[in-house]
Amino acid sequence: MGDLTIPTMDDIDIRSKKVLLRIDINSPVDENGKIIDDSRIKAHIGTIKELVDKGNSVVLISHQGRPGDKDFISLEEHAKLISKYLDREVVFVEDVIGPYAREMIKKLENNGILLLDNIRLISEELIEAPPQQHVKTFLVRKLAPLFDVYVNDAFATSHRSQPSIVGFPLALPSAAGRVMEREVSALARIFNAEDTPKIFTLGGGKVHDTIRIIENLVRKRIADRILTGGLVAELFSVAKGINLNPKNMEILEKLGILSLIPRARKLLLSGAPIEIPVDYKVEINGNVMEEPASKVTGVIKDIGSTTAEIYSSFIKDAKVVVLRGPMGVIEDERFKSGSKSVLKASLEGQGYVIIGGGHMISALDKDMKIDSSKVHISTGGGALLLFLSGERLPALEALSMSVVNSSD
Ligand SMILES: Nc1ncnc2c1ncn2[C@@H]1O[C@H](COP(=O)(O)OP(=O)(O)OP(=O)(O)O)[C@@H](O)[C@H]1O
Ligand SMILES: O=C(O)[C@H](O)COP(=O)(O)O
Repeated sequence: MGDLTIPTMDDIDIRSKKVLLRIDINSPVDENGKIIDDSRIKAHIGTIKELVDKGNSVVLISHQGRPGDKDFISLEEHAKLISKYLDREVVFVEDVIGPYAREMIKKLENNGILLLDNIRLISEELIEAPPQQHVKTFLVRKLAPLFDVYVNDAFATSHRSQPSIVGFPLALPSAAGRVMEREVSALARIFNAEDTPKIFTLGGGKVHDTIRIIENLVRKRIADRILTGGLVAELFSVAKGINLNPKNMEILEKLGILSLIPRARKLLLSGAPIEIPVDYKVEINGNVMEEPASKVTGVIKDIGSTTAEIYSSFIKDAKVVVLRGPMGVIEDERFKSGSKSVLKASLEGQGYVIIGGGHMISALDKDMKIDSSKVHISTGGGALLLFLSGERLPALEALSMSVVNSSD
């Protein structure tokens, strides 16, 4: 896989084997725990199908949420959806490493598929530690001896150094699955020095994460231009000395964003290529208005139309465009236009486009024409950003340590 030296499913003897397949089907759920977006589930169907078609028996593992969170639920509904999209039986096992799960794995015949329950039911899975430590966990020691091969297809979890991600590659012949392979090779492209200018369009609400990414992008001179939207834009506007009025300042303060002002100022003063909106779409007493950034009186909900036009013209000239985090509060149709404009400009431009994060992807209209040869829609959120900012992903490091073809 390029110069990353990660074994793929083509580099490993993977016929008629018992395969442990790590996927990321961590999905958004509603207040009743029902899955509301199954795109991560659909993404893995190709890898599962390929493994089953090659006569392997496949045991799937994934996490869903984190203990204590509302979305920390069992994988029963996920099993039904995988079965529906594969059009074959997927047996859900209400256990992870106990005697019942191990018995089911031992009994599994060729072409059979099991989905074990939420891997984060095992507390070890929440611990971040190096592969050498995780290979000694109960989780890895109980499961690894039951398998011939480990395949990691969970790109969206590749920024976590957890046992199911980094432990197994040291215990079993291992390879990246097709989703992982596709993500890494597409994303590795943007580090190609020849592909300039590179434009990062960064919005949304995870401002603490995003400023860290921006610091990396600037320090490593990866981004030629950073177009800000969402709460990220508000932070940089305030850092530049623009008065966004007390209502918006109060929101930023409540979210702990104002504490980031010194870091944002340092970036701006260093000459970082960070663009901020010249106008905003705001809400005033339930009405939508456009206001210049220097004279905002309402609550900021989206970038304004002049900003969308300027951003779009930059985007159209780019060789690589990365979009992550919406330009506005896209849950409300009235504040979707900024995100739609930058998406449209990206898809119409000549450059290679990478779109990540659940919200930006959900802003894609069905009628927007997507040329798959130049558009990559990533399954990753945090993992995507970390990869793009040049940080090493523990999953890839661990896979590169595994012994290719040691099953021969
Ligand atoms: N101006 C704004 N004020 C308040 N919230 C905003 C604003 N602009 C965007 N948001 C909110 O940001 C949220 C999305 O941000 P987030 O950083 O989670 O993006 P994402 O692409 O979904 O990332 P991931 O998939 O990694 O979670 C949305 O709920 C949206 O309403
Ligand atoms: O959604 C994600 O980013 C991955 O599934 C990882 O989940 P986590 O942030 O709970 O570790």
